[in-house]
Amino acid sequence: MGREGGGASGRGRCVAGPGACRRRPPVAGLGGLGLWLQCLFPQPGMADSAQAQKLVYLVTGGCGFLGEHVVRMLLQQEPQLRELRIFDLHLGPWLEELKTGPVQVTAIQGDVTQAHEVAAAVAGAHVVIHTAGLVDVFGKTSPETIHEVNVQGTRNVIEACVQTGTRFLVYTSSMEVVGPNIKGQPFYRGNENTPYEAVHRHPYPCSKALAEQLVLEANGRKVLGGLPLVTCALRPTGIYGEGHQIMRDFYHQGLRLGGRLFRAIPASVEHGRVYVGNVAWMHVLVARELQHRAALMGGQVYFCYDNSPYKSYEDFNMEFLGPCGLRLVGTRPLLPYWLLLFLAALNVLLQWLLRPLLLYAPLLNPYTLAMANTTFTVSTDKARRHFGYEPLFSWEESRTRTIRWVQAVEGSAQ
Ligand SMILES: NC(=O)c1ccc[n+]([C@@H]2O[C@H](COP(=O)([O-])OP(=O)(O)OC[C@H]3O[C@@H](n4cnc5c(N)ncnc54)[C@H](O)[C@@H]3O)[C@@H](O)[C@H]2O)c1
Ligand SMILES: C[C@@H](CO)CCC[C@@H](C)[C@H]1CC[C@H]2[C@@H]3[C@H](O)C=C4C[C@@H](O)CC[C@]4(C)[C@H]3CC[C@]12C
Repeated sequence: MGREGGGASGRGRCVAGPGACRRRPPVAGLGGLGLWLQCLFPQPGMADSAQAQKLVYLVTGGCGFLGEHVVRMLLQQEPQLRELRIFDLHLGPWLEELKTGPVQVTAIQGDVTQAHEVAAAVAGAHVVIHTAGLVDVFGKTSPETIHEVNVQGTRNVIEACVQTGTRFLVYTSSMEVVGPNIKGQPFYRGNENTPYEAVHRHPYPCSKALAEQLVLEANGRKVLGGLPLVTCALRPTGIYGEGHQIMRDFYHQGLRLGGRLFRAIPASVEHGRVYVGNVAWMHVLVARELQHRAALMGGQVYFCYDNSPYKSYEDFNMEFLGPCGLRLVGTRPLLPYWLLLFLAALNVLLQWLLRPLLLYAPLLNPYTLAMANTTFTVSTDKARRHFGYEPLFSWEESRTRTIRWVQAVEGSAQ
């Protein structure tokens, strides 16, 4: 993991800014003369438009928090797209509105743990973006189910690519495959090569690490037809933005507490965060460039982050919740760490005792407390060097969009 594949390929393709690869509008207002002129003097985009709209993409987990942003970003930013398949256990009603556009949108209700369902969805796709997963650090799901969905589900996606001849696979991994580790060692502005003792015990990071390994090991396997599979993995830090359930939970908790949240984590602990739009953009870019830079990018991992400021988890959330009327009380944690740890352990006990009656899954448990209390931030230019990644949304824009969304959540809650 974290190995580099040599220098940049220098193929001179459009990799950089978002505007560079937007769909081009048709030449308007010239009628038949316009068409004739276009044939004689093709527009810069016309050479590609002969081959445009030829690719079939599949997004697993396309109705999740990140998946929806990936789906919308592909429709906006991928001119080569002919068909977009969205595979998810639960399909969202918003998919209907996408079906009226120029790209064929195919919604597939399915389960990644069912190999035959995955194979049917993958057959004929050129690129698979595998974001489906069970994200659970609160004990809502059993470790076995997390493993089944995240590890076996990923194995099924890989085998489906091999059996049906799909050559490009992008996997949404997580910063958690590296850390924070169980020893609470800080990872400060680290990159893909920074040495760190990645030791996992919790089922979620264990499953993500195993799945990532499967994806990277699959790079180079021969798919149906004899060509090699090209894979890579993106490791987002903590994602925020429109649709972020945990942000919604914090917001509602603050409202219940009379517009206040109480500081539990020292402000000095830095936690890496990335805007969902930029994570989606990186997926689109990596999927596109993987097809042209297989030798450089195949089998690689990339941390996925942007220019969001390095702050503690709570201070960062206040960037959005503050303008929505919440206040973070205290400049230091109001409860000592040992007491928080005690409460976290108590929550585990309560979860276990109440399990036969109800699902008790609070935000605070020993694992989330350890995560929130350990500095884990990344700083790397590997994605820029390998495939020209620059964040599409500035921090100001990401912040404004997220605040607007929280305000809309507030509006709909009233
Ligand atoms: N949220 C974060 O901060 C974060 C950070 C790093 C990585 N990730 C990774 O990004 C991916 C997406 O996470 P998210 O936050 O959008 O989660 P999410 O729960 O919102 O989305 C996951 C999607 O996968 C689908 N899914 C779950 N089990 C499935 C199954 N058996 N078959 C088919 N679909 C299934 C869900 O229905 C959901 O739509 C995950 O792989 C996660 O590990 C998330
Ligand atoms: C002690 C509480 C007092 O306010 C704060 C608890 C905060 C935790 C609920 C969150 C702190 C760090 C978060 C995780 C992190 O951002 C990265 C993640 C990786 C990703 O793959 C899935 C989500 C998550 C595990 C994320 C979950 C919530 C936190 C543990």
